Amino acid sequence: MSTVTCAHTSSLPNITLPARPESIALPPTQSALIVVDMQNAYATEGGYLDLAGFDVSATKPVIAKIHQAVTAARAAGMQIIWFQNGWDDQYVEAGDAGSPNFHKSNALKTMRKRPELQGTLLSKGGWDYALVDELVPQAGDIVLPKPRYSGFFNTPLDSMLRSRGIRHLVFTGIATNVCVESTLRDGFFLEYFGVVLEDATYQAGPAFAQQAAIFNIETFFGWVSDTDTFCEALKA
Ligand SMILES: NC(=O)N/C=C\C(=O)O
Repeated sequence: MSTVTCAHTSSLPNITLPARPESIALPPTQSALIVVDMQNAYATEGGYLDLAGFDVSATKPVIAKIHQAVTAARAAGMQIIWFQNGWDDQYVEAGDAGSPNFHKSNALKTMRKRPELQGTLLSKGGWDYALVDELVPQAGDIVLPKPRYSGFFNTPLDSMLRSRGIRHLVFTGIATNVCVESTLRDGFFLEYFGVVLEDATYQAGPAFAQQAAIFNIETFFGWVSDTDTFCEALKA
């Protein structure tokens, strides 16, 4: 089976990651592992998604897979980037009624429906905004706040990646069908090669949302692999 290799990285020390629809070359020094929004909001009962009516009861194995992927990527010298989704405690960054985000964000909608929650969901500095206890950034990692679903929008992500020569993005985190897919798609348009580790992601919504996101990524925007395969490939 063929392997996709970026023409500009073919001379670098490389690993080949078995993936769908085909294997893809990943030079560790030109790759980043991105952990999308592993905050209490998205992965812990009592957080935003749970309060808004989404099922987060199956996120513990996903947290364990992310921990495994981060440990292996760090050992291989890959840059680790942690996204944190949210806004200032006055929600100025969230946008007012002139922003679609004001109308579509289920966090903002939940707080309008339940005013006693106002100021708690996805608010910088709060428990909901914090990363889950099991996942702790280390020195050398990048922690990147983002105000919208895509990590490329109104953040320095693109320049941080470019200045480090990074062209390959390995995605983990929640939610596959929202912030993971949004960022991977934007990366595709900016000429980044995006791979998602399927079992280190989880959807917001029914299981078909995960299947559809994975189908889209595999078919149109990137590649799909899993955590054990990624770790094995890095060891090799
Ligand atoms: N991190 C995400 O994928 N977020 C999804 C929904 C939201 O933030 O409202």
